Amino acid sequence: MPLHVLCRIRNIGIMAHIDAGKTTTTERMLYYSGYTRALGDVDDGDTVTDFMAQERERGITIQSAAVTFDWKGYRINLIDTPGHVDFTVEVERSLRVLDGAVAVFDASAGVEAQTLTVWRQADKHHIPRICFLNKMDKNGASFTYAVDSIKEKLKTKPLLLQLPIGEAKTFKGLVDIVTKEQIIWNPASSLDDGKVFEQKPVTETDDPELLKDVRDARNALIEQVADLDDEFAELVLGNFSENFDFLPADKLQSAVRRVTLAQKAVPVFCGSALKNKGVQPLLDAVTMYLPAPNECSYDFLPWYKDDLCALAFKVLHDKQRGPLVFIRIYSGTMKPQSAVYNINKNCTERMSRLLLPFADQQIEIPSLMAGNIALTVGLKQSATGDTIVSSKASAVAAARRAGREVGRKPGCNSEVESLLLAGVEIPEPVFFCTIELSSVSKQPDLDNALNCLQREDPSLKVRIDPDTGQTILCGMGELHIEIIHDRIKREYGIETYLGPLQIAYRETILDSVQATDTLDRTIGDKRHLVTTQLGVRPWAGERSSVTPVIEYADNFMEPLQKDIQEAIENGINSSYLQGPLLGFPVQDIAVTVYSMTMHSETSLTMISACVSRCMQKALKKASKQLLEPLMNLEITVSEDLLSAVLGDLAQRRGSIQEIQSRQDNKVVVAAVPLAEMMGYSTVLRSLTSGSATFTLELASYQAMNIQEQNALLQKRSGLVMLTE
Ligand SMILES: Nc1nc2c(ncn2[C@@H]2O[C@H](COP(=O)(O)OP(=O)(O)OP(=O)(O)O)[C@@H](O)[C@H]2O)c(=O)[nH]1
Repeated sequence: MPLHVLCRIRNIGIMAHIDAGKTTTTERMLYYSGYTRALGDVDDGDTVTDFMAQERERGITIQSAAVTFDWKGYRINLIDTPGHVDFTVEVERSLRVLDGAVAVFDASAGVEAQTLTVWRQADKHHIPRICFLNKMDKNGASFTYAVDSIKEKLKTKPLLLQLPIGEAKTFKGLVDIVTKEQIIWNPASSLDDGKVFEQKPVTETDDPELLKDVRDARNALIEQVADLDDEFAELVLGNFSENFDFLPADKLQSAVRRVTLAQKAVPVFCGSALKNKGVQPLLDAVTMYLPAPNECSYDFLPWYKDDLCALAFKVLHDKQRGPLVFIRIYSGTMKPQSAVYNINKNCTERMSRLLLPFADQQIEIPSLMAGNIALTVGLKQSATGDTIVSSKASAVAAARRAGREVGRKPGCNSEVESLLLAGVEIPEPVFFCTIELSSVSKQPDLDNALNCLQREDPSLKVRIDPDTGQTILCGMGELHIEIIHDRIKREYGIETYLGPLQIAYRETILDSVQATDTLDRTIGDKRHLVTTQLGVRPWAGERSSVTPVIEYADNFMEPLQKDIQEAIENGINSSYLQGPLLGFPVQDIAVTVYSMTMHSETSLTMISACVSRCMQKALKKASKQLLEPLMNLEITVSEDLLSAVLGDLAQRRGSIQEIQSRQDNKVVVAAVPLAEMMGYSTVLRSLTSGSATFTLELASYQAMNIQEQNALLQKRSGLVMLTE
């Protein structure tokens, strides 16, 4: 793609605490750029980006939607990010595909908890940011307070590029510190949609006081930027040390851009999206200070040269067109009516159409080049997080280049695969519950709905309880499962009931045992007779795994026919999913199949059934152990609140691994059983007045001690008795 075009693309996200106004801000952006003709209002539930029914009703953004629009010759691809901690995967997923972000704040509240979490995630992904202090019209709005809170809580250097004119009820416009121009929105405009505003230099005669404030702010800004950028410091000291007034605006803008891209500071802007003030200058700031795709570096780009490499970052289901897959193209060109290769699924798929998601319309396009975001129609296998390339050969070539590349850096070999796939790491779901239908006849519809939902959201897993045949939903948290439940009803029209939310435990065995089983059944005129002997033992391999290691005794049924081997392994695989203690999957076991004799008419299904029964017998005989999910917990907290947080962790069977210092904050790295973390966000919020944030991810499964195990078994058997 020609560089001059690439330079004019901005892939940006809007991130914020719930209710800070990111949806309203997005709507205004679409309106001013001409993509919507009416102003959407979150409170009336008619916005473009919050399109899922629950979002409209609850007024929160759940799924990130991508929207494309043009602003003054720039193509802006805007990815909305959700604000709830249960949707961290959504946030991480969108952070991967964007190059810069706008953090939206409520100017009366300053930095709030969720902004902290997303801010830290953006730090992790090295995403340059600008800040927008929204709601300047609101009672209690304070520019100074919000800026101080950004400085203190986000430990960053805010660069004030604007000052508000008025605050709360008196808010009417702003001053651009760089150009020393004031922008006043015209209250006399008949429509009052904010399209009309007056822009003129601040002058001594008009407003000497304002001019003084602007000069002071500009001088402070210049000094601040000079401290962060040597090139600019040289320029300032060389030519303008006597009087900063003569320093050209474009020189200051370029320096602010450099420090923003280097993430040394964040420019701050202000306005009121709801009252239609400040959004156009914010759009200018997006194009001016946030990076173009060619200014971001990606490890994997050289591996693909100019071949196609794209990441599927979102899947939506459209009743007419089937799955719509949002993709970000990193290199090469994508064309409709072409075959593409999905590395994760190891399959070739045909894409029928390529669309740009312009506001609520999708526009068909003949091709799209690197740096862009688009919607594809026709990809039936691709799911969120998959890497898409032009062909298998291209993937192989890229892998070869990656091997060479990584080979040069010792110790990176094991990462080749994950880097090549460039996907989003999906944490293991740790919560589950049953989902039931009021009428069995709807089961195929429910299966279809769950299939679609899983492709959209890889953090949702669905399984069937082999005993009861019940469908089980596994997810990341309570809200996550609740939203899925809601969507099944609204989008697929299926009424379902959820069982109580439970933790996903695992089981294992502590000793080696053997078992023999015979199945003898006559169906019609066929006799199915099979006897098998197998042994199970604890597997102390490197990685804990729910897939058992399967071995065959020497001389076992030589030559072993492929279909029989498959039947045996199906039998084994179906049985370890349900452990003997509480029916949780069994992990870290090895199975040896010693012998099998059978009547010639025995079907493969019967072989599987016999092996499965024999496995269950063996597992029952062994000494058993329950394993519980152990979570990696990372809490970022200010030093003065550290002891309160540590005191609380001690009561949660938490083991502190490390306490790091990050700027003025402390980062506590600990391992805590999930069972102790229920409702932790509320506890942490009240312990630290909402100033601390945490992330939680599955570390491993660890053995429970005998008292805890017994307590759990008792509780569960109590439950069984109660429900029976
Ligand atoms: N006073 C005032 N209210 C605003 C402004 N912008 C948004 N709001 C209101 O704040 C509430 C939340 O706005 P949204 O745009 O839905 O905020 P959001 O950040 O998208 O919220 P989530 O999607 O829930 O994360 C709504 O009632 C808006 O009308 C503003 O500039 N001033």
